[in-house]
Amino acid sequence: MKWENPLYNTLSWSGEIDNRQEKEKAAKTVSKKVSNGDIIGVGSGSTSLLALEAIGRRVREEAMEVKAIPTSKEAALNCAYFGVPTTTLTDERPSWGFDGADEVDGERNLIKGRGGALLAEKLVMASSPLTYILVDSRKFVKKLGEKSSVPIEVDPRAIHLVETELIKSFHVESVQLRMAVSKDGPVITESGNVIFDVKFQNLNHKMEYEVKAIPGVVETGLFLGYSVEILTS
Ligand SMILES: O=C[C@H](O)[C@H](O)[C@H](O)COP(=O)(O)O
Repeated sequence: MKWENPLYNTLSWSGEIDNRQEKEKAAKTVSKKVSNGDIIGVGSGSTSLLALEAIGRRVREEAMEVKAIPTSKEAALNCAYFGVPTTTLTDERPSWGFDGADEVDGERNLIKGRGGALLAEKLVMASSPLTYILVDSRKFVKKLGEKSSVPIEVDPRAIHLVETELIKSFHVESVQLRMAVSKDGPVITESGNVIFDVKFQNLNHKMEYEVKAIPGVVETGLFLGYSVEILTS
């Protein structure tokens, strides 16, 4: 039976995808990992979109039974668009997952959260025995924080408290409240929080715990020590 897409024109990624060819190769590789019956954690962002497209194609062509646990409304919409049924982390645990990243170091530690989905992405990754991280060559760094700021998700009531503590207790180059592009005011995450993009002078792993100890910090974009395998082109 021909699969009919009920969501024409609603694909959530509207912009150009940079380094598309490299991302497509990693996406194709991860699509081959899918087996019948899998429950797959689905990351957010452009690389995850390409991976989901490749997985959706296999699922439809081979009539596979898989379910996805999306990490954002963006990912959920894309699952619907590509015809991959979804479930939730409350109902089921992932067999494995895939996601993109903003930076990857030599020990497979990551910075994530450019797209604001860091909280759900970390919950799904921490619940999954293995996550494939799909990255193009520009994402590799010698030391985390080399290129990217670290996104920190914060309860909006703690906005002044957290900003003050970050400046007082850490060597920071900049602390910027992430502003919305097509809406006035700050980005509000899917959990109703705001995001600070923080450029640390000398990022180290202890900061994950030190930053999270500030009341009002919900999550950070440092993904350290998770069970991940890096897939690149
Ligand atoms: O919140 C966004 C996510 O952490 C993305 O997975 C990350 O920013 C990578 O995105 P992209 O695959 O578009 O480079």
